[in-house]
Amino acid sequence: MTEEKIATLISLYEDVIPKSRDTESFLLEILTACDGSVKNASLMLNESLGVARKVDCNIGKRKRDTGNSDNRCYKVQKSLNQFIEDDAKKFRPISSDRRAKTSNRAIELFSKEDVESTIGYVTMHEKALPEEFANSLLRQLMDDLEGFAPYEFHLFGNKCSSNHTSKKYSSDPAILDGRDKIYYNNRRGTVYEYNDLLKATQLLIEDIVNETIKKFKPLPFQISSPNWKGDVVLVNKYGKSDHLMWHSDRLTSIGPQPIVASLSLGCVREFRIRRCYPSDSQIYVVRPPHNSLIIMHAGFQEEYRHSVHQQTNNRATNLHPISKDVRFNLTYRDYLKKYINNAPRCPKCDNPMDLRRAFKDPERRGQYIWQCSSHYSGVECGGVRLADFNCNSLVVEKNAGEGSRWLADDDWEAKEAQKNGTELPR
Ligand SMILES: O=C(O)CCC(=O)C(=O)O
Ligand SMILES: [Fe+2]
Repeated sequence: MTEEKIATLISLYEDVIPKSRDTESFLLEILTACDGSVKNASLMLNESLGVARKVDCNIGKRKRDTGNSDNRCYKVQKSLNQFIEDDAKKFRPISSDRRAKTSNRAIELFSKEDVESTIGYVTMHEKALPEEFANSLLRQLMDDLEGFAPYEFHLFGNKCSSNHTSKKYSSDPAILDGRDKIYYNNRRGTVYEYNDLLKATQLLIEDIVNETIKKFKPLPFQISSPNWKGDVVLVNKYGKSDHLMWHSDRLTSIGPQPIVASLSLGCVREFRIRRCYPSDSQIYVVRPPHNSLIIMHAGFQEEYRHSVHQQTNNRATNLHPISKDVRFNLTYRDYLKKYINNAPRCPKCDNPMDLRRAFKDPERRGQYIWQCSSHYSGVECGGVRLADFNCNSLVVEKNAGEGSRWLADDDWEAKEAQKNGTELPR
């Protein structure tokens, strides 16, 4: 049945999703995120790819949208606020529930104010670095050809690789010499040492982040100012046909409610954001300009997913004077010793475990869990443990309470569903 559903999606999107060994696992992930509904998976793909394909309710039969509209054109709704100069007259979100879907199209957010008032747990900082400094960093990255590699992982037993390349740098001696092992999807890549420019960038980014987080009330598990460090950076390099699938950053080594600072350099690409739930949540588009910083604050990885959208046109106007059609993104994360060194191993198969927060079922939403990472290598053992961040072992010991949980302030659905259940910690 699943194979048939995937075949339906493949045939429906064969001209927009290039067929590769990753296509099936990519579609399987989308299908799983949509609880097996081909119709919802297709709606999600339409939104992501900017097309309007219709799937027949009878699996296997497919029907293309044959209206007059161009099937492949981008369907991005522009935020009305871009046309309104007077701040007082700009539209404010009507509902405090940011989950509410207001358009079937992806909605583009143009200004810092639009981004920050529409998306939770995000701030945007334009001209983040001194201009010449940012340009030098971009030039240096363009010249750095060593060590950028596609990122490989296993999804449901299939080997997949992203089509963009990336390279990890750090200034932490223990990470560099391998005493502190940082994993991403059960895999440790080479970590390169920060050069002078990257070291200086670390300090500038740390200042912006620590100054910004001072202004917000910290969430229960987050790092507070001035302690956030940017001593590990993942540099992502996107050529014109590269993209990055929907995901939330793994919490395993950066802990719950992490702060991730994401610096864009070079060509402007679409950064897309949507709530993790429901599966057809509203998609928003942000186009971070060269030298802008998006801070994904505590709570963002738990509540939202993000992606770098596939670019289908390459207008000359979008080329950057230094990097042409190439975009770099530097994502700074604070890898925490507590999680690097104490993350539990699977009680069933002894593999490392991955930290996640349950969100699908409103009755269980908020609970942090450790899940065996063996499925990335194609073997599923199903090992799970409840997380407890107050315990050295980071897991709930036998009969020792409920573990660590967190719900978003505006998550009325889960609050209602859990009214008669366990008390959440403050
Ligand atoms: O390139 C971007 O803007 C996002 C990169 C990202 O999401 C990641 O490295 O996890
Ligand atoms: Fe990410």
